[in-house]
Amino acid sequence: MTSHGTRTDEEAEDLDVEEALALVKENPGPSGPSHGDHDHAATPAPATHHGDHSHHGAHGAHGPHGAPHEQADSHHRATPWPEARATAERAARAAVRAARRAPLAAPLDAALGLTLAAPLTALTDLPSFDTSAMDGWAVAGPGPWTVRDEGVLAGHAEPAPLTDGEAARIATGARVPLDSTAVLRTEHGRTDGRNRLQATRDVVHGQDIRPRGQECRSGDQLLPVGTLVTPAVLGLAAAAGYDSVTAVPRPRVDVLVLGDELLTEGRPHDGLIRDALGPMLPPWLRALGAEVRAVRRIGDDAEALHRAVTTSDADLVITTGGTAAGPVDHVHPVLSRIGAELLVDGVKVRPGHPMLLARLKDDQHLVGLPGNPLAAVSGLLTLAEPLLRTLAARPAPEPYTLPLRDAVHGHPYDTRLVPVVLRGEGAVPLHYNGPAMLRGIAAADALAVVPPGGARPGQEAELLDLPWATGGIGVCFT
Ligand SMILES: Nc1nc2c(c(=O)[nH]1)N[C@H]1C(S)=C(S)[C@@H](COP(=O)(O)OP(=O)(O)OC[C@H]3O[C@@H](n4cnc5c(N)ncnc54)[C@H](O)[C@@H]3O)O[C@H]1N2
Ligand code: MOO
Repeated sequence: MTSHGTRTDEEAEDLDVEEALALVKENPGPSGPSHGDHDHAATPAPATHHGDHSHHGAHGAHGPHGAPHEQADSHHRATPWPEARATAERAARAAVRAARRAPLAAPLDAALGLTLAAPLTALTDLPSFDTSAMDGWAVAGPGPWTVRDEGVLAGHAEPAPLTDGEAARIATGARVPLDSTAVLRTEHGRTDGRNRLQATRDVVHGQDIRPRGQECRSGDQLLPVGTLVTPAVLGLAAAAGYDSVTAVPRPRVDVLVLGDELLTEGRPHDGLIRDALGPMLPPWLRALGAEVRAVRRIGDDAEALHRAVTTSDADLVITTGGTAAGPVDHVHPVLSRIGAELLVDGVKVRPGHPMLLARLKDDQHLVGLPGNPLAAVSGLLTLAEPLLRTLAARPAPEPYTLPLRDAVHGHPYDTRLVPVVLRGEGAVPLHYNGPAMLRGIAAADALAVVPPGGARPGQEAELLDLPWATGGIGVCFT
């Protein structure tokens, strides 16, 4: 939860999404202190290289497909990793300006994970009546008191006022009778057989009465625009009288899964493999704030891809596979056919360097994730996360670093994202981190950002939390 300053009711009244975005704390920059520290580039790559299979195509120079000069060109075009994230965020800001999607009234049971587009202003005093904080007796004046026959329960009819010297049994949360001077807890009073109540310790005026308006007055601002709706926010909104909250709409995402080799059930056979991305991406995207509308399997069919992209009205189209230069890699040709503008065409990151970001329309983008599953995760966190976060007006996570327990082999020029588990005060790199592997990430708490040249044991690395490992809203997978 982040506070983003306060606004008055009048200012908030016709607040649109763009303004909501402007109030969300500026991203301090996707790279943390450890990234872009050029000293790292000069660090010799540590010798240990457990289970690291990321050298597949690592230098981008002479792959099995494509002429060497094409590969050299594509490496030249590749965007540095921090810049790619910043470009994705900028693209989303421009899309928000272009689309001006109206804030929505989200019922409380559908609002988790959204961002407030209007301040949460109390619709009532809280508490809305003088309330007993304890089970015991409401008393008037100094004791001893005569206990009246009728007690007061929470949610029941308004009790008659007390007269001086009178007491009434009262339950926690019940309305305190008018002219009560205190509530005496059950354990601090004694009654005799004739309904006479005696305090067993001093009674302070007003004790254990929660006066009306103690927490807020009707009209007070409880939370500013830009606040992430957490379970606690839902509770507060309900307490303050809301049935729905005014929120930034979720960005809509269509997922297009490419590849003729993909099976949707059973074991891999005859050169066919299971689609790992169809099941993985939708819940992950939802954790990033998106509404996933369609997951479509397109095969390696350029026409079908063209049709799916041009008929989508999602804010973001995500494709998987087909980003490289192979004979059935249709993403680039389709983008150029429809005149899309490539904002990012390759990123200096391993795995995932063929990832791309294109502008389809002023308010519609496409993120092309590479087909290798860990490369797809890399693209998801590099391009889709900043884009969706900005469209959803969520605050950027605070960058943080931890020391790496072990050395991590580096790429000579590119950033590496390496699955790690967080143990004590440090991050332990996991071994199964090859681009086609999910074994490491499935056991991981975070991805470590390893600068070009690698990292020594004990070296601080920026960490990207995974939604299920953070204590944040991501765990809710709304
Ligand atoms: N000549 C070159 N070839 C390749 C390069 C290169 O630079 N030059 N880069 C390699 C890298 S790195 C990656 S990553 C991949 C990216 O490939 P694509 O995005 O075109 O993806 P595909 O070729 O369609 O698939 C790659 C790989 O991933 C498997 N795959 C695809 N979709 C899924 C899915 N939904 N679930 C599980 N696995 C999937 C697919 O079967 C392939 O094995 O290109 C390299 N080639
Ligand atoms: O190294 Mo690729 O970008 O397999 O991910």
